[in-house]
Amino acid sequence: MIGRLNHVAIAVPDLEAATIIYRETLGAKVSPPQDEPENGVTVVFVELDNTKIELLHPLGENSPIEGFLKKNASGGIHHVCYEVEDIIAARDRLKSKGARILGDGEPKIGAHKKPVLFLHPKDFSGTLVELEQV
Ligand SMILES: C[C@H](C(=O)O)C(=O)SCCNC(=O)CCNC(=O)[C@H](O)C(C)(C)COP(=O)(O)OP(=O)(O)OC[C@H]1O[C@@H](n2cnc3c(N)ncnc32)[C@H](O)[C@@H]1OP(=O)(O)O
Ligand SMILES: [Co+2]
Repeated sequence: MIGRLNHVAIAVPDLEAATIIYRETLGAKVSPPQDEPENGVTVVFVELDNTKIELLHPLGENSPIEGFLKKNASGGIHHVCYEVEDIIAARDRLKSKGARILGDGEPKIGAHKKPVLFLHPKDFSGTLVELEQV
């Protein structure tokens, strides 16, 4: 069911510092920061040949990455995003297998303007999983 790895997201306490590490130290192509108020994050995209890295920083009240950064003060890998062809079919299959869909269970529009859903990390080997319909 899952297809390509769309991105790996890293929560960072200092977006500017993380941007410099990826642009200057690692020599990657890095975007300007983009605010995603609907998702409670500011995102910097790192473009790699075969996938993307997203550097995430909390935006606004009750950001979903606030708690994670409290527990991981230097930052850390926050989630992986897999592509699916049909997000509703994927959701219904996962629900029927007992996986917990986060939020209200309805897809939201993600940073790439495509529908996304998140799956509970406790149901996926301790890793928060995002699905994106491509
Ligand atoms: C825009 C963009 C895009 O790509 O389009 C995005 O991705 S936006 C990305 C940001 N959006 C999201 O993350 C939306 C979905 N996330 C959520 O609904 C929530 O963050 C959540 C339910 C995963 C976690 O909620 P919370 O912060 O209140 O955490 P809790 O403290 O209750 O966590 C419950 C247990 O899950 C663990 N836990 C929490 N977050 C993570 C994580 N990222 N990876 C692995 N484990 C995690 C905690 O350590 C804890 O384990 P223990 O009990 O053992 O200590
Ligand atoms: Co993401």
